[in-house]
Amino acid sequence: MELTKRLLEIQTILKTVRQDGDESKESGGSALQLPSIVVIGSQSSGKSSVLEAIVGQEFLPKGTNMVTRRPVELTLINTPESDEEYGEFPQLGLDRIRDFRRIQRTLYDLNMSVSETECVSDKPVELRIYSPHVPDLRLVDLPGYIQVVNRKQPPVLRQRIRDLCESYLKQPNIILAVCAADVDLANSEALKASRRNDPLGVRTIGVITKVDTAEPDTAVHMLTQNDYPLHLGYIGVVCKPVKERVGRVPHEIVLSEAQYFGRHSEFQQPGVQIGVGTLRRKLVRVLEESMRRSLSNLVDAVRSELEETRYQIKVHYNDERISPESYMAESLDALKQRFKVFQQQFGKPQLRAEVQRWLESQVMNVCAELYWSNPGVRDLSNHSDDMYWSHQLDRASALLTKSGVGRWTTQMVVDLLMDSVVTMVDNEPFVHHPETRAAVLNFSHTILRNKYHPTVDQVENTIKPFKYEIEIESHEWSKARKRSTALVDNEIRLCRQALKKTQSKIPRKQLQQAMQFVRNAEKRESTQTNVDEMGYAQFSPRLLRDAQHTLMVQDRLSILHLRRKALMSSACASAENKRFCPEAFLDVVAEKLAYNAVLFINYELLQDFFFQFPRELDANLYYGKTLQQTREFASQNPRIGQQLRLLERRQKLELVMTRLHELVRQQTASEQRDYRTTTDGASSSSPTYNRPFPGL
Ligand SMILES: Nc1nc2c(ncn2[C@@H]2O[C@H](COP(=O)(O)OP(=O)(O)OP(=O)(O)O)[C@@H](O)[C@H]2O)c(=O)[nH]1
Repeated sequence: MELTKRLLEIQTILKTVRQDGDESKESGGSALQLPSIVVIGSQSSGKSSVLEAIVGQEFLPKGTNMVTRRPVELTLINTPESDEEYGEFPQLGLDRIRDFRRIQRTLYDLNMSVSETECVSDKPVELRIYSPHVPDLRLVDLPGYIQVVNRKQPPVLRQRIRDLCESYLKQPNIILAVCAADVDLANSEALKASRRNDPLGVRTIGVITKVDTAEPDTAVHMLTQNDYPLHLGYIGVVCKPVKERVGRVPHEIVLSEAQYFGRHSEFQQPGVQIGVGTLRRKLVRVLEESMRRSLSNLVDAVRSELEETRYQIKVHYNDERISPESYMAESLDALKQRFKVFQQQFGKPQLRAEVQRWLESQVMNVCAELYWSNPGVRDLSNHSDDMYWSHQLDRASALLTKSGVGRWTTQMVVDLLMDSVVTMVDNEPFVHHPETRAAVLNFSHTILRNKYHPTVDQVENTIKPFKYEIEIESHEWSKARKRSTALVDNEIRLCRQALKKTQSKIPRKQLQQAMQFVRNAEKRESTQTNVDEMGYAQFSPRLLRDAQHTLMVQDRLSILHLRRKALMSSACASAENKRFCPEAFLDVVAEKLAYNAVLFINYELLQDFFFQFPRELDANLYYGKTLQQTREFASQNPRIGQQLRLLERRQKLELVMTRLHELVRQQTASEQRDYRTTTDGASSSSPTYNRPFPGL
C-alpha cells in the first residue's frame, strides 16, 4: 500500500514532467509512466457501476447518449488521517469539490465538450479523489466498445474507440476486462482486446458484472471456466443500483451484493472469487506488485531523462541560472538602462538643437515664400523701397512667431520622445512581449498627453512678446548672420543637387531646347496650359515640366547667390539694416523663440517625462505581478521559455529521483529482512545478496 501511495505521488509529478516535455511521449508508452488499471468493456457492460462501487461514490455521468467520450484518468488517494471526501480536476484548477454530484456534472460537461460527430477524444480528463474510504489506486475509465454505430455517429467510431483503448492497454498497465454475465464470454470485446495486448493473460483481471442477471450455476461456470484463462482470474460482482437509497452508496451496494451472494450457496466454493470487496483488495495487491516490478525501470528512465535534461541545459544554456522573476527584472532593468542612456544624451542642448533646426527650416520656408519667390527681391540688394521691405519684414516675422510655435515645437518633442521609446522597446527582449511593449507605449503616451496642453500654453505665453518687439544685441546679430549665411549655402547646395539630378536624367541638348521653348513661351506671356499645349507635339509634358523646374531652380540659385553676397556685405553687418537682411533677422527671431520654447518644454515636459517614466515602468510592469503573470511573461520569449521549462523539468526529476532513492532503499531493506527470516538467519552472513535494483 505504502509503495503504491508513494509512487502515485511520484506519478503526479512525472505527469507534469511529461506534459512539459515531448508531447509525443504523452500517450501510453512513455518510459516515465507507472502502471494504471485500465477499465475496458462493451457499452453498458457495467464499467461505471464497478468503478463507483470501488470508489464508494456515485460520480460518473450516466445516460444512453454515449456519455463516456474521453478517457477519465482517476487517481484514488487514501487519506486515513482525514474524514473529508473530495475530488479535484487538476487541469481545470478547480478547488476541492466535496459535492460528488458536482463532480458528476463536471465530468458530464467535459465529456459532452467532445462533439457528437467527433464522438471520442484521446484527450484524457484527470480526476483525483481523496477519501479515507478509497484505496490508493490509479484507474482509467474508457469509452465502451460498441457493436453498431447509430445514424448520428460516424462509421469509423468503432475503430476509433478500439484505437483509443488499444493505446492504454500497453505494458505496464493492468487490464480490467469487464464482461456482463448476460453476454457470452466468447463475444466479449473486452476479452478480445485483452488477448490482443496480453496474450498470456498475465496482467488482465476479468470482472463478471450483473451476476444477478444469470442463473447462479451459469455465473459460477463463467467465473471458473478455462476457455478464456486469466492468471489473475475472474471476479463476479453485483453492482445493481439500489432504488431507495439511505446512507452511503457503497454500503448499500455491498449490502445488496452480500445479500445476493448470501442467498445463493452455489458461489460458496473454493476458486470462486466474488464481491466488490474482493475486487478492491485484488486491484490493490496486483497494482502494488506491478508497481514494484516497474520501479527499477522507472528509476532507469528517470535517471536517463535527468541526464538528458542536464545535458540540454549545459549545451544550450551553459548551466546559466535563471528564473521568471530574474528574467523579468533583467528585462525591465535593460529598458531602464536604455532610457537612462537616452536621458543622458537628450538634455537641453540636444533639445535646443532639435527645436532650432525645426525653426530654421521654418525660416527658410518664410524666406522662400516672401522673398526668394518675389521678383522684386533682386532690388533688395540695392536697398531700395524702404517702406515696402520694412512691411515685408514685419509680415515675415509675424509668420514665424504666429505660426503656432508652441504647438509645433511641443508636438515635435513629443514625437521625438515617442519615437525614442518605440526604438527602445522594438529591440530584444521586448520583441517577444507585445503586451509589455504596448503597455510601455501606452503609459509613455499618457504622460506626454497629460503634459501636452500645459506645455503648449506655456510656450505660447512665453513667446508672446516676440510678436510685437524684438530687441537684438550686436553679438546676436553677428551670430545670426553667420548662421543664416550657412543656411543660404545649404539652400544653394540643395539647388545644385536638384539641377544635377535633372541634368543626369535628360540629355543636355534636349533639356536646353525644352528650356528655350519654355522661356520663349513665357516671353509670349503664355499660360501654363498653353505651354503644355504648344509643346505637346515637340516635347513630352514630363520634359516640359522638368524644363520649367530647372528654370525655376536656376532662378532661385541666382537669387540665393545674390542673397549670400548681400548677407556678407557690410550693409548687413549691423541689425540697423535688418529689413534688407531678412534671413539674418529671422534667424535671430528663431534663436529667441527656440531659447524660450526649450526653456519651458524642458521644464514642463521633458523633466517630468524623465521623472515619471521609470516609476510608471515599475508600477505598471513590475510591482504586483503574480508568479503566474511573471511566468507567462518569461515564457513569451521562446528561448527563455524553453530554458525555464528545462530547469523546471530538471528540478522535478531531481525531486523524483530523491524520492525514488528513498523508496528503493526502503524496499531493499524490507526484502533483506524477508530474506533473513526465510533463510533462518543464515542470510545475514551471505555476502552475495542480489540487490533488486542494481542500478542504484
Ligand atoms: N442487474 C444489474 N444491473 C446492473 C449491474 N451493474 C450495472 N447494472 C446496470 O447496467 C446498466 C449499465 O451500467 P453502467 O455501469 O452504466 O455500464 P457502463 O459499461 O459504464 O456503460 P457505458 O458507460 O454506457 O459504456 C445500468 O443500467 C446499470 O444500472 C448489476 O450488477 N446488476
